[in-house]
Amino acid sequence: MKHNIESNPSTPGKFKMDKSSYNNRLRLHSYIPKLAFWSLVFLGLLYIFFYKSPPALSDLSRRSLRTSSYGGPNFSQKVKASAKITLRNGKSILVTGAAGFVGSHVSTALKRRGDGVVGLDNFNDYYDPSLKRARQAHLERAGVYIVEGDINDVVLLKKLFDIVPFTHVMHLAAQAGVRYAMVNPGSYVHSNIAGLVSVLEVCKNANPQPAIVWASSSSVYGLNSNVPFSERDRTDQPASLYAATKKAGEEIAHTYNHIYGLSLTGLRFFTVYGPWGRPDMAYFFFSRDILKGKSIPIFEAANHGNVARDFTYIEDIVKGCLAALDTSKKSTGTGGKKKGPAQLRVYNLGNTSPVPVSDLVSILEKLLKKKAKRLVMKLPRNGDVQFTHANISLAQQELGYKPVTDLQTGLRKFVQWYLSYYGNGKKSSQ
Ligand SMILES: O=C(O)[C@H]1O[C@H](OP(=O)(O)OP(=O)(O)OC[C@H]2O[C@@H](n3ccc(=O)[nH]c3=O)[C@H](O)[C@@H]2O)[C@H](O)[C@@H](O)[C@@H]1O
Repeated sequence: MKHNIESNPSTPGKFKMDKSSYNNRLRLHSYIPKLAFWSLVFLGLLYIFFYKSPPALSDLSRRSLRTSSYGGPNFSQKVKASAKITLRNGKSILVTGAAGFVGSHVSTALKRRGDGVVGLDNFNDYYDPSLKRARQAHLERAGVYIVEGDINDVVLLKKLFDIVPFTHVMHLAAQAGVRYAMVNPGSYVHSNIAGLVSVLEVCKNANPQPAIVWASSSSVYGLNSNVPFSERDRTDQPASLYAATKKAGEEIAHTYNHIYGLSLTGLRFFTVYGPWGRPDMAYFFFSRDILKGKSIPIFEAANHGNVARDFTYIEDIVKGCLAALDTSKKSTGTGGKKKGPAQLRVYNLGNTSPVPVSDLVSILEKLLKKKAKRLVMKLPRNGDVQFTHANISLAQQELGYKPVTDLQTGLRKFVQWYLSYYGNGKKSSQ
């Protein structure tokens, strides 16, 4: 094989200057447009790969890069105005996930009673972001500003603590939903584990350290069969990755309490529902599909056994959240160092009366005045557990928590909202 030694430098970085150099230059000129063309193709592919590809493990980290849009000349003023306390002995509270279902209700309630509230939300597209924008518009009218950014953005979190010395953090930002964990597992790790650690890192370094109340989940009980579920029961048998990340969150909370003296309260929510709810939840998309005349899959256990949930109304949950904030003690650390033991708590916030999913559908049929097309099927292996049932005596004793809304009443309020928001099925949720 003929080897052209002229085109190869004899030693790296050293070129022979001879008669072929002119030809080489000519060739180089003809290469430039080709080079430019292929570079553009390469950059185009990079763009498609990083911004347009389907969800993968790193999906939400990319989302966060795109959704952070804070700063600007009025940024600090807006944050400070939102954090203004009008109540004597009021708190200044950072609410993460403020454009979410529970976050928007809790933010409104806190602001209404005179606490200072700053929201944080990345407005991701797990479900229709226009619903999040509508909640944001409501909050803005109530005087709550939502900073647009991700909880993994530590620089942003520090900046917020520089502007406002928050006394409390209500950490509700999370990747929710049990079944979606099989579709996009990375988003659960990103928000529920990495995101929680980012929040706790910034809180531990803040001076003063805030007290933190955060959202755990009834799903941590997993395959536990003691009923009703008590905080003393085992939680080491999660049935979904979602549950596993919430359980991991509880262990991470223990660590930050132990090492840094952060005051931490985890709330295990039991299937929260109500107006302005989440479209990925069964009661919500069942309503939509009943109105559309579409069939709805109703899961049942082996031998036609019921699948049931301890559905808990949003207003009861909000009261529980506020009570958890009000009874939380101060963190004890400063400058990232623990000074003494700090409070570490976990509470069930449920309704204590599980309802089979088929009964939920019957209630919806009456309220929507339309028969559902029921498609009864075996509970798929998708992370769902057969039933949940909260023992709430600890929350009752220590938080004064007392749910008062039964499923019928709560769903009536939900359906009223749904019909006014989506206009009787004419405009519909996706
Ligand atoms: O309690 C909790 O901590 C959890 O409650 C809900 O999870 P889940 O109870 O599964 O709520 P839905 O997705 O609304 O499901 C409610 C019931 O309907 C059933 N279902 C769901 C979907 C479906 O197509 N058919 C069906 O029968 C489920 O198996 C479940 O029993 C939330 O989605 C979680 O984010 C939350 O953490």
